[in-house]
Amino acid sequence: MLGRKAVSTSRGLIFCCSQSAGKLSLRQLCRMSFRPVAAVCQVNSTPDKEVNFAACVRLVEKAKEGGANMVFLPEGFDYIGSSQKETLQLSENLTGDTISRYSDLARKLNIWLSLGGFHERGDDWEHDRRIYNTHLIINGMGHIVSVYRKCHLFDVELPEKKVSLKESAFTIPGQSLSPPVQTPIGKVGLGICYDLRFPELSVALLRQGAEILTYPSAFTVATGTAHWEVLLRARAVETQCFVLAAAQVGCHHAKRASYGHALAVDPWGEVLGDCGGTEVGLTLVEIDMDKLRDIRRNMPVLQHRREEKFYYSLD
Ligand SMILES: O=C(O)CNC(=O)[C@H](CS)NC(=O)CCC(=O)C(=O)O
Repeated sequence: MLGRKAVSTSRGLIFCCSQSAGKLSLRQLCRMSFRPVAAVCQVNSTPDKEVNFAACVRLVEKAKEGGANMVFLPEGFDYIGSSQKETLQLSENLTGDTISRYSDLARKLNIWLSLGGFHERGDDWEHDRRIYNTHLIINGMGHIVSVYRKCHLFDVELPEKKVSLKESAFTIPGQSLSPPVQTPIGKVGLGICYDLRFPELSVALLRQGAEILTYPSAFTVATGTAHWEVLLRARAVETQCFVLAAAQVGCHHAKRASYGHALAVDPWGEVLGDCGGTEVGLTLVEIDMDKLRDIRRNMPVLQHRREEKFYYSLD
């Protein structure tokens, strides 16, 4: 049953902590009970891991109450550090306390989790003090079933927008894609945040069978305002996949804020849910695979692709 704070809007079903209660129509409830449901979350992480964990647990519990089969948390769900030193200090291994607690949570609630942008200590941590930016999927039994390490690192200077981040200073780039993983809501392909800007990654995941692309993110306010929704919708339209993008929102500490607008997009490019630009919360969306199949059958762009022609003609 959906929680009391669910509000029905033109852009999906959103739970927002500050919004007033509303009612769902019988039609919405019926539709949701037959198709799998994804919960796309919006979080405001700080450097305090305990506070962040408690906030994420509340969202996952709300998602479960709302009938979700799988919950998506954003990049930096574990924490957003206030300095490079702090970011590194707080990092853990996949066998550490944070992921163990999320495994327990998934098992307890029998729910799948997408944990995007976990700060994972690298293989050579003792020597180089570097981390991966890791997206993992945990199944309803609490087992890690997929791990993807962010390939495209955000080394960007936009002086006029006051954006200056050099992710590669402390992060090791991932070297490969992870094959899309079968989940209760469909076949999920994994990306992270800045990866969203590289359509070849999404097409590669599509070729490997993805039906749902996921980009857990912590977009800057400046780049999010300009590019976030148009990029997510473009990835959905060109791959004919659902695109689910959990997001960070608001101020994390004195020096950093994120754009928000955790988004769910269908394979036609329509926005199904949008968490807005200010509140922590989640949007519940049903995943209608019949719609995906119809779109792909009627406009078979994957069969029409001619990449090989372009690459050869460049030689
Ligand atoms: O640093 C952490 O703790 C978590 N990681 C991030 O926040 C990453 C790397 S700095 N952020 C992005 O990739 C923003 C991309 C973006 O904003 C864009 O593509 O426009």
